[in-house]
Amino acid sequence: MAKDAKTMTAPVAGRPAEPTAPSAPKLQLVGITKEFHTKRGTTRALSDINLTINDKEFVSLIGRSGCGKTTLLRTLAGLVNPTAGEVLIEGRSLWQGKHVDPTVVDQLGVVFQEANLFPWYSVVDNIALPLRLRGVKRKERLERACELAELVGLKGFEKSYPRELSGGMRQRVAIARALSITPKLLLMDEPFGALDALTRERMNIELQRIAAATEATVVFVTHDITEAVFLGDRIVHLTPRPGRIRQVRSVEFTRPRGIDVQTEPEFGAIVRDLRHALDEEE
Ligand SMILES: Nc1ncnc2c1ncn2[C@@H]1O[C@H](COP(=O)(O)OP(=O)(O)OP(=O)(O)O)[C@@H](O)[C@H]1O
Repeated sequence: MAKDAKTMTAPVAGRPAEPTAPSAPKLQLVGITKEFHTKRGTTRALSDINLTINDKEFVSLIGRSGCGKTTLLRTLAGLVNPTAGEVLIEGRSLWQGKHVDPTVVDQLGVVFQEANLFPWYSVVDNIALPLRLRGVKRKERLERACELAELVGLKGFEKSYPRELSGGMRQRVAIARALSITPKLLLMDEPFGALDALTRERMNIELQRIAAATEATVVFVTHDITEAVFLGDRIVHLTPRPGRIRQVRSVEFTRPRGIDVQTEPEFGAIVRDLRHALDEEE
């Protein structure tokens, strides 16, 4: 079972912070196992995953292709029901047998690799959609959508349509849409996987700022080890067949982290260690 990391405080740029008592768990995964049954047989995608994530923590999930990252994230999002185990969000069960508790799932924000925007809706209407579905009045939801457009760096593009935006801008809309309901937990599956390297780097900086501004607790799936270490308070490394937690690594650089942190020897050492661990699985 993964051990929980220390919670950090007292930001002093570039230096490890002092450990403090951990805050209340936001998310608890208890013995999560997932088997897929198909005509070709049974795949055990996840096996006995135990993890506690604290309030405002940013946790990156990494691992080789097929190790179960997406399955785990979709289980947390209420999209894949676990074969065994429990997902607790602020102590409440997400899954009740095969069904999700809608009041729990309603408090989650999810961002996928594709922005999945409605092409016939403007930026603000896309951002405001979850509020509309929850019956929030037009004036209120558009005010909130405009605030979020500004937060994600889309001020001036509120009335634009998705076809008029770059890939990075579309992902900003998807992030703002996920944030519109002020989620208790933000779940992100390779949100920047389709972006070019420079845009991705900029989005990493932006995401850090957005997470801090909204005090979001984030679970972030990525293939990119540098991205995982740059963003994560902890990195959870999953190994495949069946998907298990191999290690949980703390990253003790204080926030906000500038891109220069990537040149720190300790940053390089963490990336190298993780890469070696992944290479060993070849
Ligand atoms: N709906 C499904 N039906 C059957 N098997 C599935 C299904 N979804 C996932 N799997 C299997 O579960 C395992 C984990 O898949 P998953 O997509 O979670 O991995 P991943 O780590 O996200 O991979 P990648 O990095 O390539 O996206 C794989 O062996 C996959 O074939």
